[in-house]
Amino acid sequence: MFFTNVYVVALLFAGLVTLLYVLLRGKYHLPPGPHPRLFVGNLYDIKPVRFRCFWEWSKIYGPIMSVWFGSTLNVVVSSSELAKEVLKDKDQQLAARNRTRAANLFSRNGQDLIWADYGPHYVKVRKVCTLELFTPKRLEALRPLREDEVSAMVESIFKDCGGKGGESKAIVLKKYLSAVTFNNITRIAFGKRFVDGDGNIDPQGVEFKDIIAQGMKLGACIKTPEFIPWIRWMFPLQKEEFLKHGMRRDNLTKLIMQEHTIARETSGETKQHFIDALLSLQKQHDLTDTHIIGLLWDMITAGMDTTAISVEWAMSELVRNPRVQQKAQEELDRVIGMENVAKEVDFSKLHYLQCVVKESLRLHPPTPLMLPHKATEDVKIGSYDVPKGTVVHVNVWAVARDPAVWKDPLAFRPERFLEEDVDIKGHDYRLLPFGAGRRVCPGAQLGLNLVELMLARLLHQFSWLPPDGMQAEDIDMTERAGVVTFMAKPLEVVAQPRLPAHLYTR
Ligand code: HEM
Repeated sequence: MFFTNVYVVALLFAGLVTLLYVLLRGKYHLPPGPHPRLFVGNLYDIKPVRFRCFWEWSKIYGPIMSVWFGSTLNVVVSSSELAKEVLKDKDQQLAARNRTRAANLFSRNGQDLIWADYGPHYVKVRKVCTLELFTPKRLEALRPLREDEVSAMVESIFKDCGGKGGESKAIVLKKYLSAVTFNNITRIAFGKRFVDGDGNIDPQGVEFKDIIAQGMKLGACIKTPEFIPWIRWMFPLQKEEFLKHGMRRDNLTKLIMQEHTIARETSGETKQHFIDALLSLQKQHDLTDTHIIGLLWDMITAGMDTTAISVEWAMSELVRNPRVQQKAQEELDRVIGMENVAKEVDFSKLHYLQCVVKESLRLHPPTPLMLPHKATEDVKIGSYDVPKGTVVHVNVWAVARDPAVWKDPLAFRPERFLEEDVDIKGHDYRLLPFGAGRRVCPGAQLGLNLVELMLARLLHQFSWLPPDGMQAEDIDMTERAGVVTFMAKPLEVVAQPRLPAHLYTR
């Protein structure tokens, strides 16, 4: 009897979904796309590495496509003109977010920045980010901290690779990149270094890392039901788990907030870390504790893996392209010399290195589909209708490989940026690793500084080779599926120190 009822209900909904497709297709002139199946739309035709799959499909259906995630219409654009339309001309109508149930719980219905819909709350917290957190003055004040962390990374690679004239053991670079970005972001945002000089993590740090890991586990459990709302009742979220997780996050953050408040009151000095800035500006900007906690954790979510991944992909390209590696090193040797280490103040003279960063972010943007936007009203993109509620993706990975706008697009050739100066922070719609428009990454400059500094120090202080017995061209450049694109197989490399040994201590 139960199964008969379920069967009837399922059939009824199948009918409704079919009706929805038919009605939408009838009422609107939707972009073309693969034929949707009953219930699931195109969900099971999408390959795990989505941006590659959408790129393949764009060759069949064109630069604007409809893709049905269950009963949710998604529109994917893959050309620079259409990217401009989404992120500039129609930016305001397309600046909302599509929150899954998990994102809703994590962000307390969008009370942070990443998951906030476009509206008064978003405008308020975005203003705090622009005017208070990511200002050139604050970034400059936090510079010594970034340089210190990158020195710690170099020291630990030097020790592990066998030192100068050592045996040249291969190392897994991701381990060092994850550590440096974790320490950097926790220090910048929370004013905390949870790890001591020997790499031992304190109890607060253990709790912090556990909260991140648990958050990732909870976030990963969402699958098909997110896209087919009417089957969600069969897949309830473990709400208690989310609540417990939220509470742990709040408790730890409030404790750290308290520590900062006491230190500020005792010393009378406000530090430059984001947490101090937010606490001292809390009243002025009408921020609740929930807003502050949301903002601080957004920095971890958005700022940690993105920077580590950017450097890992860049280093893979540099090992595969010894000519580029050598040219970057020649520039570093000329500008910095062999008796100094690179600092951020040297950036303006490291033109080729800046091109290497751009070229790597062109071919390997860490978020190839950015973060999806959502239409808050009916809007036209190209000659097609995009109904209110549609989720819109810009395939920045595909745009950056489009032969219509890039010469020899698949080649790793940083020189292209010496020949033509292309903006990377959202003003040139051919190159959009940070997005563009209202929702452009607020941490773009900080991210660039971190990536450039890590690359400058890694390249100046070491030569990088594939492990013994492996050819450079055999490095596996496959991407792992996910919103943020890690290398499927973490890069293993041999690091050979190039400078005098005393330059490798923190
Ligand atoms: C190489 C490093 C980075 C890359 C490639 C990157 C890229 C992006 C992209 C593509 C978006 C989405 C834009 C959109 O929705 O249209 C974004 C959003 C965001 N990023 Fe970054 N990011 C990086 C580093 C950082 C850092 C270091 C921070 C802060 C510490 C940060 C904080 C944020 C925040 C808070 C958002 C949400 C903005 C919003 O929804 O309005 N990012 N980032």
